Amino acid sequence: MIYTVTLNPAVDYVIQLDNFEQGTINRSKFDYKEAGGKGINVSRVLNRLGATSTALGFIGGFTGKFITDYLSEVNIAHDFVSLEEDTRINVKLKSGDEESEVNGTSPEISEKAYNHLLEKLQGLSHGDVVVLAGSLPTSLPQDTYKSLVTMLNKRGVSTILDTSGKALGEAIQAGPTFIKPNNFELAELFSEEVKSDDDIIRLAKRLHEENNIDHVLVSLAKEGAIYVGATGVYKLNAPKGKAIHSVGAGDSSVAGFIYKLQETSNAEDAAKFAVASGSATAFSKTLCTKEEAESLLNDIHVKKL
Ligand SMILES: Nc1ncnc2c1ncn2[C@@H]1O[C@H](COP(=O)(O)OP(=O)(O)O)[C@@H](O)[C@H]1O
Ligand SMILES: O=P(O)(O)OC[C@H]1O[C@](O)(COP(=O)(O)O)[C@@H](O)[C@@H]1O
Repeated sequence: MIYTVTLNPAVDYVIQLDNFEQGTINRSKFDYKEAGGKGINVSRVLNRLGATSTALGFIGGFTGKFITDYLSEVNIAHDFVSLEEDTRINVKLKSGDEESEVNGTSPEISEKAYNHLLEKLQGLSHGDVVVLAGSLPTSLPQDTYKSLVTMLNKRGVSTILDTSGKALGEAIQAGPTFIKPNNFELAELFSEEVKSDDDIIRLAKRLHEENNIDHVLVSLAKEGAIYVGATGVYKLNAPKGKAIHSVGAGDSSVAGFIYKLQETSNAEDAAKFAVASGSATAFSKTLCTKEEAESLLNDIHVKKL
């Protein structure tokens, strides 16, 4: 069974304007709200691809209800720990072709709430897959993902990690099964400038070999992705197209990779499907459908390096 864990979910409030002007009243051309946060997006894309998952994490208030109502409506199982405080709202402002984001602050996570989540995860075992994705609520320590990965690894659970900054730096020490940093997150992780494919491959190989991470997929937005794993190093182009809404593209890549790896056990196919899913989301108004992802597969070429 696949579980996604979103410790810091969000209602994404997407606003489109022709031209945002600071210091004055702007009126949106259109706006909408979506159930967001990285793990929740992974569950949503898995659902669109035809795979079942259960969404876990912390949820609270009217914003939390918006998310759980939506998940129930689209038949995604969920078992969140309830909080009193509202789940945050993240603003995604699109002005012309430019995208800016303001991600809200997290509610406080009490020790009781954290232990409640821990109990749910402690019940998992070999064969289960857990996706740990997104930022950490500020009240949780930076090594939270590290301790969760350590605990899950001991139980034989596969761990997929998509986070950034210190939380990522700590968690890679526990050797998750799969990580998907983008090139900026990779550079930050090693405090190095990443200027070329060779830089990416060198650093991704270190993660694979020194940190014992089976699959390292470095996403490169419109440049595609680079994969490093036991079967080799692959460079994948992204298909050409008009990017409409790239929020959730990275989460779609994670979902696409997990979905295809479970289906074929082939890392090259999984990396290709990850790029197809990410790009299909970037090219559409919301998260991709299976048909949209599949329609891009012929435009993605995998180069073995
Ligand atoms: N402008 C774009 N054109 C085509 N594909 C894109 C574009 N932006 C993102 N993607 C696709 O989405 C994937 C993840 O995007 P990326 O921006 O690297 O992730 P993140 O959202 O985690 O930063 C890329 O590997 C690519 O397949
Ligand atoms: O937890 P963080 O790092 O603040 O990110 C949360 C945001 O990331 C998203 O999951 C989108 O992520 P990606 O664009 O990286 O796929 C949004 O839904 C959400 O608002």
